[in-house]
Parts: sequence; structure tokens; C-alpha cells
Amino acid sequence: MSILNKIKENAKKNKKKIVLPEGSEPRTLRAVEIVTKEGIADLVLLGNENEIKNAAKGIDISKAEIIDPLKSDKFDLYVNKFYEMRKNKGITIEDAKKAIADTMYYGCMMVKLGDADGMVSGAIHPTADLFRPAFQIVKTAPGVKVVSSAFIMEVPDCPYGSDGVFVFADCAVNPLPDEEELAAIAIASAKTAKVLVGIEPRVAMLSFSTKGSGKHELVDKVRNATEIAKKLAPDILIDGEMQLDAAIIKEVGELKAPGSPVAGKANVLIFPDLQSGNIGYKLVQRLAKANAIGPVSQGIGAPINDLSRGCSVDDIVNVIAITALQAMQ
Ligand SMILES: CC(C)(COP(=O)(O)OP(=O)(O)OC[C@H]1O[C@@H](n2cnc3c(N)ncnc32)[C@H](O)[C@@H]1OP(=O)(O)O)[C@@H](O)C(=O)NCCC(=O)NCCS
Ligand SMILES: CC(=O)OP(=O)(O)O
Repeated sequence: MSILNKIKENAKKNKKKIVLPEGSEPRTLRAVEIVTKEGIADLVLLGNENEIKNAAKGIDISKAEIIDPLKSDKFDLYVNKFYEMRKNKGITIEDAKKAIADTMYYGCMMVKLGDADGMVSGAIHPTADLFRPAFQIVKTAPGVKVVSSAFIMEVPDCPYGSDGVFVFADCAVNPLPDEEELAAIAIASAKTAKVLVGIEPRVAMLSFSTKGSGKHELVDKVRNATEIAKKLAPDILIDGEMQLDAAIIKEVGELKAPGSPVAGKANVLIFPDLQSGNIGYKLVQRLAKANAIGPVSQGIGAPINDLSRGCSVDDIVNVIAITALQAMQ
């Protein structure tokens, strides 16, 4: 059974309520039909009811709940909660009303207050529009330094990684992680590989250099991050710095990083910054025709996940299933 089918089957065992703030977005509505028909999750669509119903003509969304934040009897409660959370940042009650009228903020507040188990958005909003309210309302999970994101990559006809399955991070959130943040991203991604994907993580800290072959402060940063991650999580197989070929191809790994427990067999690839991470996953997705599942949020206080604006209907179904599964953990 494919990873996705496993995730969907597990999600069905204990149906969770997932809120979708982009309530009238056409791909989202088609995903709603599939998710509710297959029984993967219960869904809430946010937005103006007429707009949602018009956009859904010919699509069966009858099993989903629709909430218009502006007409909701929870509106004032959410406004007051948000005001209390952010008043020390200088916001007024009017600012709080404006925020909660935005479906992204309303959805995050539903999750925060237990009115939904998770949230998925981002088919028409850029990533920052989702993560800002998520950071402000849900915040990071206890003990987590930084929220990051990972893609589960299924590369067809690929002998590398775990039979073509990889976790790539960070591809969506942190533009320029420092050494500690990079280490935290590596540890969080190993957990995603183990818990969500069910593979034993072998984490490569990627660079343009392998074990000192290149000299630059950017290389030093990846090497230092590797040491920090190893100290923080001695039970995880992490190594670096290394180039992508040394990380995934046995012969190159043996040549460039002899004795490494990870080189040549890495299945978790940690990119040094968001430029390389975001470009890297899209290259593999588009040129190698990989299934890119995500971005899956890591280290956030509740299951809130983004989509790429280039997502397909199936991508949305997949991220909803993952979010439901995260809500069970
Ligand atoms: C995610 C992002 C919006 C955060 O932006 P930011 O400018 O740091 O946000 P703000 O300064 O408004 O911070 C908002 C809050 O989030 C917190 N925060 C920011 N980044 C965080 C992170 N990675 N983890 C946890 N908290 C974070 C801040 O500490 C702040 O908290 P506070 O307001 O309670 O003090 C920004 O990093 C970003 O745009 N990233 C790139 C997204 C992107 O374009 N991806 C490519 C396509 S997927
Ligand atoms: C993850 C990602 O790259 O998102 P978008 O394509 O929406 O920018």
C-alpha cells in the first residue's frame, strides 16, 4: 500500500474535523467532495454561504459544514480571545475584529479553541498569509525552537532514499535558518519521517561541499548545525555537511564521505536555506514527476498545514489526510 493510502486509511479510523478557510476555492471544493465521500475527515468550509454554494455548482459538498465568520455566534468570543492574546503587541479591539473576519485567522482560532482539530489552506494564499495567524494564535509546540515544514517526496522509479521516498525540509517557512534553527529543522524532519511516513530516518545536512571539500562560511554553518543536531538527538542518524550526490548515491557517498552512517543512503534531506529547499522540491516534483506531499508543518502547536498555490485537487485531499493524522498524535 502506498504511503498516501496508508495515511488515508489511518485517518478514516478516527475521523477528525478539519477547517478549510478558502471555502469557495474550486480545487478545494472538489477535494471536499472526495474527502467527505471517502470518509477521510469531517470538513468545515469558511466563507460566505452563497459564494461557496455558487462556486460548488455541480460538486457535492452536502456533507461539509459551512460557517460564515461574520455571521457566526462565535465571532465575538474569538475576537475577545484574539485581543487578549495580542493586546501586549498593541492591537485594538477593532484590529482584532478585522483579523477574525479574515477566514485564516478565524480558522486558526477554531483550532486553538478546539472547535476544529486542524486546518488546511494555501491554494490561493501565499504561505506567509497562513503562517502569520498560525504563529500568532497557535504558536510553536512546547519545547520547539522553530516551526518548519517538510515535503514527503515520492519519486517514481527511483532506487534512492527509501525506495524513492524522501523527506525534504525546510521548503516553505524559514528563509534563512541559523545553525540552531537548521539543527531543529533536521530533528523535526527526522520525526516526520519516522512518525508520519513510517521510515527509519537517515538525515543528510546538504551543502555544496562534502566533509570539508569546499571552504566557505556557508559550509561552516551546515557543519556546525550538524554537530548541534547530533548533540541534541544522539539517537538519530544525522551527518553532514554533504552534497546531494554523496547523500543519496552509494558509490559517491563511499567516495566522498567514507564511513558516514548516512552518506549514500539518506532519506531525509535538509536544505541549508529556503532558496535551495523550495527550488529543490519543485525541481524534483516537476522534472522527476515526483508526488510532493505537503508542505507538512513541523513543530507547530496544532495541525495547521499549507498548500502550494500550484496544488492539484489530489494534493489538497492528501494534505487534509495528513492533517487529520497529525491531529491524532
Ligand atoms: C513565515 C513568515 C511569514 C514569518 O514572517 P515574520 O516576518 O517572521 O513574521 P512576523 O515577524 O510577523 O512574526 C509573527 C510571529 O511569528 C513568530 N514566528 C516567525 N517565524 C517563526 C517560526 N519559523 N517559528 C515559530 N514562530 C515564528 C514570530 O516570533 C512572531 O511572534 P509574535 O508576533 O507572537 O512575537 C516568514 O518567515 C515568511 O514569509 N517565510 C517565507 C514563506 C514563503 O514565502 N515560503 C515560500 C513558499 S512556500
Ligand atoms: C510551498 C510553496 O512553494 O507554496 P507556493 O507555491 O504557494 O508559493
